[in-house]
Amino acid sequence: MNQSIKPGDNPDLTEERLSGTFDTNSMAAVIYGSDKLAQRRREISEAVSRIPELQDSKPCPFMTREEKILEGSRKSAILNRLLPGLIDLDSFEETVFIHQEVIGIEGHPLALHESLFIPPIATQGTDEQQKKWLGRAQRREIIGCYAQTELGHGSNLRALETTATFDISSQEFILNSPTITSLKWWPGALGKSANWSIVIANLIVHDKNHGPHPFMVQLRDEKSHEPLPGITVGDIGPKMAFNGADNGFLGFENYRIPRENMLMRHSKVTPDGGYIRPPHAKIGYSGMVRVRSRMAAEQGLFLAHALTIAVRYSAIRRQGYLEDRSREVKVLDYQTQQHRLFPSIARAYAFIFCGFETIRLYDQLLIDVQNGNTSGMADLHALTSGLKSVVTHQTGEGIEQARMACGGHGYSMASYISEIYGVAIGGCTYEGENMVMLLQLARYLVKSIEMIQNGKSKNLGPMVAYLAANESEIDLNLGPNEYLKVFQYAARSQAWRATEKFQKLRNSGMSKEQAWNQASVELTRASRLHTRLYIMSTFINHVGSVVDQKIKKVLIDLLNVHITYEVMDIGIYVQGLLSSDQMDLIRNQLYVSLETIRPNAVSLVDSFQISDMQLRSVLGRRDGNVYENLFKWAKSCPLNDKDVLESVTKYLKPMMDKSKL
Ligand SMILES: CCCCCCCC/C=C\CCCCCCCCCCC/C=C/C(=O)SCCNC(=O)CCNC(=O)[C@H](O)C(C)(C)COP(=O)(O)OP(=O)(O)OC[C@H]1O[C@@H](n2cnc3c(N)ncnc32)[C@H](O)[C@@H]1OP(=O)(O)O
Ligand SMILES: Cc1cc2nc3c(=O)[nH]c(=O)nc-3n(C[C@H](O)[C@H](O)[C@H](O)COP(=O)(O)OP(=O)(O)OC[C@H]3O[C@@H](n4cnc5c(N)ncnc54)[C@H](O)[C@@H]3O)c2cc1C
Repeated sequence: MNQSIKPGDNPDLTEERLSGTFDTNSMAAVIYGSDKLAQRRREISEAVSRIPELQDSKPCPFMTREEKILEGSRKSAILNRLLPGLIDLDSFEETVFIHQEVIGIEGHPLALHESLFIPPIATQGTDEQQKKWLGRAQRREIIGCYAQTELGHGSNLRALETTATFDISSQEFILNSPTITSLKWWPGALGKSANWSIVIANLIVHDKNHGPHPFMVQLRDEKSHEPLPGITVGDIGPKMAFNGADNGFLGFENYRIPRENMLMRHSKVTPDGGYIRPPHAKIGYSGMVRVRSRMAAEQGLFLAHALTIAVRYSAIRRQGYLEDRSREVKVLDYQTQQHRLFPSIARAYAFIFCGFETIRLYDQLLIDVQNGNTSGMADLHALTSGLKSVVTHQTGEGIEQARMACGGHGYSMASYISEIYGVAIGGCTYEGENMVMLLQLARYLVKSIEMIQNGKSKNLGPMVAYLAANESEIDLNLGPNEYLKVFQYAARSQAWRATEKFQKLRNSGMSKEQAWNQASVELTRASRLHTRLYIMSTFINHVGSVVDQKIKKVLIDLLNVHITYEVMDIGIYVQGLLSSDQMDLIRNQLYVSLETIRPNAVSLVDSFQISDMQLRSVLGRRDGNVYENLFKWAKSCPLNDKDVLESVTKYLKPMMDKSKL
């Protein structure tokens, strides 16, 4: 049964919920990977709803940027006091969840503290360094951020300019920002809130540059919060979204930190100026891989937010007629609306399933690396590079479709979809700009094909083994695995096409870099198809592992939406494989699958179990009582505090009066 049904709800939504064929709590357990986590999310939402001081002081769209930062800080401080009684402090998921519930998605002063500041200390700091800083950070006696990107360079880490020069005589590193372009730029919470930072700077010992390394750097006085001498720091100004966060700039002028402040679990600088290399050249990049490994789940949830709003609203919005001219139809009954929304529901589920998988893979890699085995790093880097790029892009597309699916009201901030969009598409840029990351995956694909060309196919990892296969005929009556083969065909032919283009250009005498650049559009296409194949196969495997038969049935229906939509979407890449009759068959299967999933649409989004507080959307309210609340929301807009504004008395009225003369 749908657990969201309550008396007083909009009857159209109740009707939808009654038509659902499965238990939404059971589905939530599948979405969040365990009944325990799903249950904890509900309990935390419930507990938060009973604490008046944690409620929004007013709707976020009515707040200025300063008010958002103040509100985020106020709630962070209260949460810090209340957290021990509300969540399991060792659970990262519960910590992220409660902050999002209470503060929302627009960012807050501690957003990066948990995800980008503490993890590098925990994974790249020595035991002594962890003893010194980890407890303080966890107790929030200090607030941290992660300062890597510079005004002049973000994607190309080799060109970072900030230096940390070892001074043997004082046993200190001297930090400098030698140029305007070397100012750190963008780090979240740096602008006004953080007093410590992980700073990525070029390590220079005996005039030799060993490249970017992480340093633990105090930025502000712990008593006065004033910037320390030698530090220039401030906020970079308003952004497209995330305006509850104070992204900042940072410059150093001969700023000294002790030798012990370089994070030295992997690379080391000895007191006499010796440099000990890390076990893998890119181990310092592992904090980024960690964040990327979580992005599929985070983005899937952003998409889930937008879809919860759009699907619920589409069930109460009546517009136009089908057969019955006596009553307008729910817009959710239009095939175009279903085609706009249902494939995105399937993607949101698929992204979350993939996200749990990459989080698990990262956790395993972390254990391996701590035991000295770095062999899995390249695979996970390639996978998460592609996944963050495809998922963020498709999430952005899905959220924008959800907005348009809400018509005019979707454009109002009362829907909150534009804010979700702004926040989510930040992910196309942060943690590695999407094109740049697709090209990282492409390197891996090209190398894999070169292995096949060199007769070493058996050395290929399981994720790229399909590149060596030779599929030329498909029987489409067999279900998901046949669709997977279609996708493998598309990904494989594009990967070979792109590689051969690159090789041909090389063979024509072009430099490696130029040939790569001229093949790069084809290479990024190969990366996208490879990643979409991974998403599809993870979705199929995940559904296959579900035990509850009612849940499995609806997930198979959702999977059918996914596989038929995805194959139609890549039609151009499978022209050599599928006949036009087969394409027509798939198209029809897609339309049938939209109808099949229709009665469960509301229950599928209800299963994300995103509370009204977290959703912050008038259109997406659980009870579906949208119109009266839209009117209330508009009346509460600060512009309506007075009937006659100064803009009128000062300018418009005199203008009109003058025109009358
Ligand atoms: C349990 C689930 C619940 C989760 C959900 C919770 C629910 C709550 C939901 C929502 C929560 C909401 C929370 C949202 C919060 C959002 C907060 C937003 C915060 C945003 C924070 C942003 C931070 C940042 O952006 S930090 C800065 C990031 N910067 C970058 O990413 C820079 C990108 N550039 C690079 O990484 C590198 O420059 C590069 C990789 C592109 C190139 O590096 P380079 O050294 O030049 O290397 P290259 O020559 O290209 O390659 C050489 C070889 O090295 C290999 N390689 C590269 N990197 C790695 C690596 N990391 N690991 C392994 N190997 C690597 C590369 O492949 C080459 O190999 P080859 O063999 O030679 O080909
Ligand atoms: C919301 C948000 C939060 C952020 N938070 C942080 C933070 O906490 N800490 C931090 O350190 N940074 C942070 N950043 C910065 C972020 O990591 C960088 O903006 C990102 O890595 C992209 O780098 P860039 O801005 O230099 O883009 P650029 O590299 O300048 O990209 C511009 C264009 O050039 C293209 N391009 C660049 N290189 C190549 C290439 N080799 N081949 C092909 N095309 C290329 C890109 O595809 C893009 O189209 C944040 C950014 C945002 C938007």
